[in-house]
Amino acid sequence: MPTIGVVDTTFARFNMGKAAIDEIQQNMSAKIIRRTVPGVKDLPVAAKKLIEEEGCEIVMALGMPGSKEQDKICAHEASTGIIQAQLMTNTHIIEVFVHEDEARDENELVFLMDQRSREHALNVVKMLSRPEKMIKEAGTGQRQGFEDVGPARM
Ligand SMILES: Cc1nc2c(=O)[nH]c(=O)nc-2n(C[C@H](O)[C@H](O)[C@H](O)CO)c1C
Repeated sequence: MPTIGVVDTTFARFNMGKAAIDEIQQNMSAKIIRRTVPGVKDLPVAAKKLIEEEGCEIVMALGMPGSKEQDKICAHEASTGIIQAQLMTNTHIIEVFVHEDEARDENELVFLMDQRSREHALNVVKMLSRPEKMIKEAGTGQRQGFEDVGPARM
């Protein structure tokens, strides 16, 4: 049984970790270790610790960058840290960010945060247990949250 790490934030306006865990549990048997940190910049080290200290084979890092300029800078720094943690540990950390201003209103924000968390959880399930399914989806214009855009046509 694989061990999956899930780390989310208190800054986010929706319980992304709960949605991701619910989706994983509906689709595979796994040991799930969850952590919650204040904000996105705290995700990289939390994910690295889940890999190195708890033996997680893959980690989901979920967060919500706010709509202000300093939030966007913060999100970029967090992303860079997450990539660095992946390279340091040779392990996938699936970044699941929903930018607050992607949504038109609070209803859409909740929908998007739930849906993106769940769809990336399904990606994690596929990456761990059915990598051939990911290969089948190569180039198909998948999007997590909003509708898939589909493949480009000539
Ligand atoms: C400006 C800012 N913006 C965000 C954000 O948009 N989303 C988020 O999750 N966290 C933000 N934070 C908090 C930092 O990520 C971090 O939690 C603190 O700097 C403490 O390390 C900060 C400081």
